[in-house]
Amino acid sequence: MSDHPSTVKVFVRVKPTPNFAHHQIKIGEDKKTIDIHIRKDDKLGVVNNKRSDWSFKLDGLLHNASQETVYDTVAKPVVSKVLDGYNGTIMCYGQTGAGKTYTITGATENFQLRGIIPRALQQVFKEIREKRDQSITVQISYLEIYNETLFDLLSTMSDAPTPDTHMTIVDETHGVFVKGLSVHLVNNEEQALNLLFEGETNRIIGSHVLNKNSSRSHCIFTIYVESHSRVLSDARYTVSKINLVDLAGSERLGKTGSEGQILKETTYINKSLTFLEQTVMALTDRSRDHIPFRQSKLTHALKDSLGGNCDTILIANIYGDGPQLNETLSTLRFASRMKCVPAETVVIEQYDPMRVAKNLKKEIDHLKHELAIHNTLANRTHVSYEPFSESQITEINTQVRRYLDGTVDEIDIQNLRQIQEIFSQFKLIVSQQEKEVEARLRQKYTLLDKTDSVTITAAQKAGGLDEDGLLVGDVDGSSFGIGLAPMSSKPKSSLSARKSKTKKLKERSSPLSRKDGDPSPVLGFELELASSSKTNLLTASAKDLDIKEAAAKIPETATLILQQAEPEVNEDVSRPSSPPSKHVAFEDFKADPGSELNRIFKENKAILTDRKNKLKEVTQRINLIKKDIDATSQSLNVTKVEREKQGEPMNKGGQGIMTKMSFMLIVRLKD
Ligand SMILES: Nc1ncnc2c1ncn2[C@@H]1O[C@H](COP(=O)(O)OP(=O)(O)OP(=O)(O)O)[C@@H](O)[C@H]1O
Repeated sequence: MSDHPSTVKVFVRVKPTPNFAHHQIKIGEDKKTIDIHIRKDDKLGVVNNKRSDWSFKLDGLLHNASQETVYDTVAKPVVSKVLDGYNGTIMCYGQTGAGKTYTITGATENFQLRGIIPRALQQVFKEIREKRDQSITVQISYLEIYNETLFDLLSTMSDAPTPDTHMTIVDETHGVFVKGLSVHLVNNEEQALNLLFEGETNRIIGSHVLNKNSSRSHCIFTIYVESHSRVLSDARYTVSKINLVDLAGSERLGKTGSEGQILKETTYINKSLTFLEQTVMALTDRSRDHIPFRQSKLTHALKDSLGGNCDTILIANIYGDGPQLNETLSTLRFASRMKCVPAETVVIEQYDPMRVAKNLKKEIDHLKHELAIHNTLANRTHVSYEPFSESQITEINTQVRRYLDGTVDEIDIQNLRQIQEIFSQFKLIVSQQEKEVEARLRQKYTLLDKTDSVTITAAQKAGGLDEDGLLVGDVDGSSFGIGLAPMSSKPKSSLSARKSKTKKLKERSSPLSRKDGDPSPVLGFELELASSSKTNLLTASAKDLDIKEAAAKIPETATLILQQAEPEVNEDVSRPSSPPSKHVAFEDFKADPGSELNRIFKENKAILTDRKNKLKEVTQRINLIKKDIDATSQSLNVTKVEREKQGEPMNKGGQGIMTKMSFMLIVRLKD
């Protein structure tokens, strides 16, 4: 195998011929180099007519090699690795008739001449029999790409989906798969070979000048392997595949004399092989972000088989005959490019969820036993770790309520599950209390939507709310002066005002902040309820609010702000009857929330006016200069015409002399 395990491996197989071109094709003694020499007078239409010698270094040269030797050298190690969870691809590339199908599938008439696919199937099932500790399943699919259309060569099998199922190539995290392509489970070599023969008979064959039975399509025979350990506690398993690819001939159009349907086929083949070549070029350039796999069906289908996490092997099939040298050279060029494509394989292990669950259950049982022993030793035999029943949950809820109202000082902790249940009962009680408080407040007050600026502005204008959006007024017209509920009257844990709000609360409730002469205080407050999606303003509609009680019930997430009343209060304050007009609303907006925007807008307007004035000045100046230039040019022209009339003065050397006037005008023009 290759000394460079990190790239695609490339082998060259030479088709045996009695007319081997010894003078033009030299195979190195190391069986890893091949030199091509084309004499300039060969007239083969070689692309670069300046060059006549080429040397290619490969991973191996198979000259006069038997089918068995080819398989053992090229395919055996890759097939073996597939059974260990690695992906593999063996691909035959070359001119029509050079031996691609012979190499991949082999000759059907003679068992000794069978190719890589039947031998691979034989090896797979032989190794499965040997791997007694693994439970391995094998599946097979056979895809054909003909004129950029996908065909399922096994669609005629009874277990295949309907033959006209539309197929598409789909990209997935771990590679590509062909949606709609039938995949068949096989239990032994015979079943697998039957699928191969079924696919072969379905292959599209086209007649051709160079090879009467030349296959005109790309074919991908895939063996999928899924391997699970027979040890049930081992949840890991591997899924891998090997693609055995028989590409269509890479010959040129002109040489094969194709026409009609064959011409169309050849055009498609050439196109897809050109795209394959472009993709290979892109893959060799490690700095490339984008590889154009989707250019053709072939490159898209081979996306996860061209290097990357795949043991990719290219077999370049060539003729040994002199007249085919031009195509041979082209095949070898492609092969040497392919050799630069990086390929770094790793096994992608997956986990069987059923086995993982089983293992975890076993582990839990084991730990439960351990815990039971531990509790017995610690004299805690009554402790249970099972999920709580309804009655046990009700009992915990009662305990928490008792703890909250002070009937018990502490709750006896038993285990983690019980602690979690205590917390969830705390949460439940708090949310119930929040709802109760909200319901009670809703009974007594009308809620204003805090985001409804129009209504709030109207309420503010009417004097019902101050600029911070707090209610300042008694809806009944008669003040209710209950003052501020002392903080000590609320349980600390149940009321936690946010810093800013608390500050506001202090300022507003302080007797020092009340102006002399203010009427008796009325109540206004803002309540933010954590449970409601919008923050609401509560406006008082009754004067008999027991604020202490309400405050005591307000959960931590709620904020209560009490405020002294402003003097001007009227009955309609809390419920503005209709929103203000657009103009009034806009003026209000400019006066308060939009004042900063208004200021910036005015400043920008002043800057713009200033710039416009400057622009005007500059434009005027430019116009004056332009006029001056025009006048100077005109004078210069007049001077020139006069000089021409009078005859141009010359110096002794016969060169023209410029007049002082002209000189002055030119200097001015330059200025
Ligand atoms: N190494 C070889 N030894 C003996 N016969 C060979 C060898 N290679 C190819 N042949 C014979 O050459 C003929 C053409 O080979 P094959 O069909 O494999 O070519 P191909 O490259 O697959 O052509 P196409 O591109 O048209 O599919 C076949 O009859 C095949 O048996």
